[in-house]
Amino acid sequence: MLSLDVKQVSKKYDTFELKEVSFQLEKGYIMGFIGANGAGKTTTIKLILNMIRIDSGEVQILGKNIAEHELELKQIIGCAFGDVEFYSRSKIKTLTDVIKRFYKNWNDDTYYSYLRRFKLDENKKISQLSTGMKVKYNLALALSHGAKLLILDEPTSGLDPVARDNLLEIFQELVSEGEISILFSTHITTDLEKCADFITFIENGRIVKSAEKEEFVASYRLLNGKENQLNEVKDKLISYKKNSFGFTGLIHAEDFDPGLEINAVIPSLEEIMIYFAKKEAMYV
Ligand SMILES: Nc1ncnc2c1ncn2[C@@H]1O[C@H](COP(=O)(O)OP(=O)(O)OP(=O)(O)O)[C@@H](O)[C@H]1O
Repeated sequence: MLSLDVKQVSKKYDTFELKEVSFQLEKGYIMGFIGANGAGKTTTIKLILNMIRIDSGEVQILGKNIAEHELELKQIIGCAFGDVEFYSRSKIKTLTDVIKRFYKNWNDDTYYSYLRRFKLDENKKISQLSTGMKVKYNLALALSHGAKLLILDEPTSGLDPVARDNLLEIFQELVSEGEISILFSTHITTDLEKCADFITFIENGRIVKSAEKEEFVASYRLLNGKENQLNEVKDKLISYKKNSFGFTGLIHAEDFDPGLEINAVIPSLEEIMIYFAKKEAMYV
């Protein structure tokens, strides 16, 4: 069953357009949402959550249209925005008492078990929480109201490597029973290499590709060639860099002729992002 189905969603701002964005997330999986600064990740997330109005297209969550069933669906969605400072002078306890009233399926036992697990003291003020603790607090809230879809905007940014790893383990554990799905945006591609099942890559408001992680990277090749070989592939490269040995460049796997004697490897997510960004710079 699909947890999230984004269907041809478009949104136009004065200087930016999100164009016919489509991707699907199966129940029980983690999807990483990647793209350069300003590519449209946060805008897409806000459209999914019905925080801004869609110009055309549709978002379905567990088979229901978010615009038509917002109140009902918000009961089963948990979200966290990495950089939002909310009610920072309140204590955790005070804030939770307000928030929990919105949720029909709120479970105090679950809540306190997550507070213990995440080592969160409910008498602490929000302003006293570290970035990682804030993300964990948001997760504790979401899980205590029975969220089935977690939508997280850069939840790992600002965390040290240990805290990130700890959070990624929690994500994997959450989806392991097949009931919860997670969509999270990030710039930290190594996080996705560790824990994402699917990758959706957005560039300039358009989805470049959305696929299972291994399939995603395997659809590209990173070429390492000599200077005189560049002309053999130049037209088909997404972008390339020259170096003292020759060149390195990214190409769609289907565009690469293995008969050419150019060294070709499957790139990392980071290399894919870098070469796509370089394409922008080369052709602007
Ligand atoms: N309310 C708005 N009105 C006009 N333009 C907007 C509005 N909100 C966002 N934009 C523009 O839409 C573009 C995409 O922004 P968005 O925040 O979705 O990118 P992002 O991929 O999340 O970037 P980042 O990684 O930097 O957070 C940007 O050019 C931004 O300036």
